[in-house]
Amino acid sequence: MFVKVCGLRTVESVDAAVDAGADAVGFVFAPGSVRLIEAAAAAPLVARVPERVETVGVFRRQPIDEVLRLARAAGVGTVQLHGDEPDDHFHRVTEAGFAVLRAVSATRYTEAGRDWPERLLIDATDPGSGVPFDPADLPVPPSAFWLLAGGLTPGNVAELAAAFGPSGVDVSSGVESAPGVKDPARIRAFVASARG
Ligand SMILES: O=C(O)c1ccccc1NCC(=O)[C@H](O)[C@H](O)COP(=O)(O)O
Repeated sequence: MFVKVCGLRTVESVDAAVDAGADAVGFVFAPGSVRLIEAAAAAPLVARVPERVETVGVFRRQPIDEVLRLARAAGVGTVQLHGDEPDDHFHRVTEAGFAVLRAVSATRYTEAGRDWPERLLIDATDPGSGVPFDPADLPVPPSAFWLLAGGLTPGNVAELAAAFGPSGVDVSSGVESAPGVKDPARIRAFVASARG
C-alpha cells in the first residue's frame, strides 16, 4: 500500500512521515490553501527527504510556467495538478522532467472517462477539506495505479482502502491537530493503519 502524506510545512512533520515509512510527501503550492508553503521554505524540507521517498508539489489552477518555476525552486520530483488543468499542462510537466499525478474528483473521474495516462489521485470535490466522497460517485475504480484521497483518517483508512482497492492512499487533514498543523503521532498512526 503506497502512502502519501500531504500538506507538510515543518521539519517535524516531514521527519515523522519519512520515519513512519511514507512513500511520498506533499507540499501545497496552491494559493488560498491553509497548507500553503512558499517554494523557498519548502526547499530545505524537500532536501532532507531521502531519495526513496517521492516529493510532490501540489498545484491548483495555476499558470503552467508558475507551476514549473515553483516546482524547480522547491526541488520536488513530482507535480500534482489538482484543478482540471488542460492536457497541455500535463505534457509540459512531463517534458520538464517531473513525474506527474493527476488529481480528480470521483465524480469527474466517473463522468469524464478513464483513459488518462497519468497516475491518478481520486479525491473529494473540495481537496484538503477532510470530507470523503460518496462511494456511489466511484462505482468503478481505476484498474491502473491510483491513490484514494478525501477524508481519510487513521481510524477509517483500513476500511476504505479495503472497500475501494486503491494502489495507495493520500491524507492531509486526517493527520492534523488543527487546520494546517500536522500531528506526528497521527501521521505514524495513519501509516501503520494503512499498511495494517
Ligand atoms: O490540502 C489542501 O489544502 C489543498 C488545496 C488545494 C489543492 C489541493 C490540496 N490538497 C491536495 C491533497 O493531495 C490532499 O491530501 C487531498 O486533497 C486529501 O485531503 P484530506 O481530505 O484533507 O485528507
